Amino acid sequence: MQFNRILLKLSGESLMGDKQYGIDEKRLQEYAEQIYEAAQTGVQIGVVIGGGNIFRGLSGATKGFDRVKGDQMGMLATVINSLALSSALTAVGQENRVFTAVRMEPVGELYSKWKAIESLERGEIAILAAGTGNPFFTTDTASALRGIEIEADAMFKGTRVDGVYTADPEKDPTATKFKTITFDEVYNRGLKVMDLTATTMCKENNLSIVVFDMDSYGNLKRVLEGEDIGTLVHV
Ligand SMILES: Nc1ncnc2c1ncn2[C@@H]1O[C@H](COP(=O)(O)OP(=O)(O)O)[C@@H](O)[C@H]1O
Ligand SMILES: O=c1ccn([C@@H]2O[C@H](COP(=O)(O)OP(=O)(O)O)[C@@H](O)[C@H]2O)c(=O)[nH]1
Repeated sequence: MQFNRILLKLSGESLMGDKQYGIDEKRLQEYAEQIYEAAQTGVQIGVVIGGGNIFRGLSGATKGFDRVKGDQMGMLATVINSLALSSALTAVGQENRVFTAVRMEPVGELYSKWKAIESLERGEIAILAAGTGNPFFTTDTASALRGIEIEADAMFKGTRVDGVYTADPEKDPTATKFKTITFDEVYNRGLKVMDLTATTMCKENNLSIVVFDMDSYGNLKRVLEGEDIGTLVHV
């Protein structure tokens, strides 16, 4: 598969590295370098980053936070991570721009499909912050939505597992990895690698997903070069 434009989803939780909370500078730097190296090959990259290293609406709700306010806090957490990534990309010499799903200039420009595509075509990394702008969604769903909008060839889900397994590999050591799997099989087997809203959006709009381990340095470029290291989820 040839990739000209991708939507890269980075997990907020992975950004913690070995820390218990917040941003690990080393991990952030590694992400920025990997994105820079991948962009050097000419591929256009839109990035959605999660916020789980700072705040998740659902876990806030279990502690008594109003769910909508908690989700808004989660979306702001993705903005914090996006600004951190923007700063790290600039430091390695990679042009980039932050777009936000809700208006908050001068922190970032209000997102629109056309402005984001214009930015990508200029060779910038377009960082798409604040999720979908709506509560009750996740950044996986935001990635599916933005990936479809910017007409990406695929969504790259960079995570801490190296693909889709027959069961959660963090809980079941006998689980085995798929090289490829269809969306229907993901449903039928009840696999929880992404939430169902995100999976359904990708399926209905024919956006394939590559699930791969982003925390091993160089993997982003390897996947782009066609190395078979993750799992391809397709229609
Ligand atoms: N069948 C499966 N294959 C791979 N990972 C799975 C599966 N079921 C559950 N998981 C879990 O899904 C998670 C995917 O990571 P990620 O989306 O980055 O997590 P989060 O968005 O919750 O931070 C991992 O924690 C992994 O253990
Ligand atoms: O469109 C969105 C995207 C995210 N969020 C909130 O932002 C938090 C952080 O995102 P996520 O949990 O997806 O981050 P990750 O798991 O990748 O760290 C979520 O828990 C939600 O509370 C939201 O309300 N709407």
